[in-house]
Amino acid sequence: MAIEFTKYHGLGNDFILIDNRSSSTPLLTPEQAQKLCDRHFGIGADGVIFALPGENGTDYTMRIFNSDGSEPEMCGNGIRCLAAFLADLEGNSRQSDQYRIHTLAGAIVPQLISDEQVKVDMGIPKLLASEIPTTLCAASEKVINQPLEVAGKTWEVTCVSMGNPHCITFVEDVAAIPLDTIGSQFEHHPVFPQRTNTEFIQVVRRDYLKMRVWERGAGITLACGTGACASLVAGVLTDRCDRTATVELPGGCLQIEWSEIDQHIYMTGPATQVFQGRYEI
Ligand SMILES: N[C@@H](CCC[C@H](N)C(=O)O)C(=O)O
Repeated sequence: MAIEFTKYHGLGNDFILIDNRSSSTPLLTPEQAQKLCDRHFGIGADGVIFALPGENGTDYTMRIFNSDGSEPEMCGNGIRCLAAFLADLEGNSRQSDQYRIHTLAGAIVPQLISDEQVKVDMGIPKLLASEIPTTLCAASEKVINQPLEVAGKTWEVTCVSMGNPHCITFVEDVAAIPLDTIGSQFEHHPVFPQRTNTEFIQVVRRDYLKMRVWERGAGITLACGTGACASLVAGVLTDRCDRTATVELPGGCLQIEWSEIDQHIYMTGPATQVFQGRYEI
């Protein structure tokens, strides 16, 4: 069997997009997606995204498999790529299209605001321990500046769910963090029953954060949209940053706003097509 795909990236967080509009079941299994993501034996990507028919009154549904085959609830960079993919599939100009997308984290609304930029209404962040989920504190409490033992050190972490779990640590210098050795220990820590994405943040100014990320199911990536949103929320909760800030990632910058009006998070950043192809499964 052969499958048509288009490769996109959002700040170097890269995805294989599949046109799945004719069926509500992903055209690939998690194991096949894992093979496609392999950077040596496959196409190479951080995840595979399927554009399926809408559910619950939405225009489309997004399903995504991480490069390890696990299925996350949401993906911020991925949903910008999906919006660009849908506009390209529909032959629309990228000036003003807006889609309501069903995800496992609820309805998310990306809007194409120019040829390159997509602004996404990411919804309201969840803050209670039971919603992350984590056992770091009581189920009905917020997880703010909690001590967590990892790799023989106590880290002060704040946890936020953007539909998917994030564990955020503020540090003096993100470049000094040995992400390749400690990232996986955070991800698999027993206090996170569904594993976690892990962000390290350096506050450059109240409106400018530097971030490095270890993603659940993908490891070190060049950018993470939900992670940037969760990190801004953690910065506001701990009074380290403003409600609007630039988040600089290894792959480039995202603009994040936590609206005081509707409490939704708005993320703006690029979505770029790389190439199209056909893959023999
Ligand atoms: N890169 C994504 C997040 C993808 C999902 C994540 N690995 C998880 O398992 O939660 C983003 O841009 O948000």
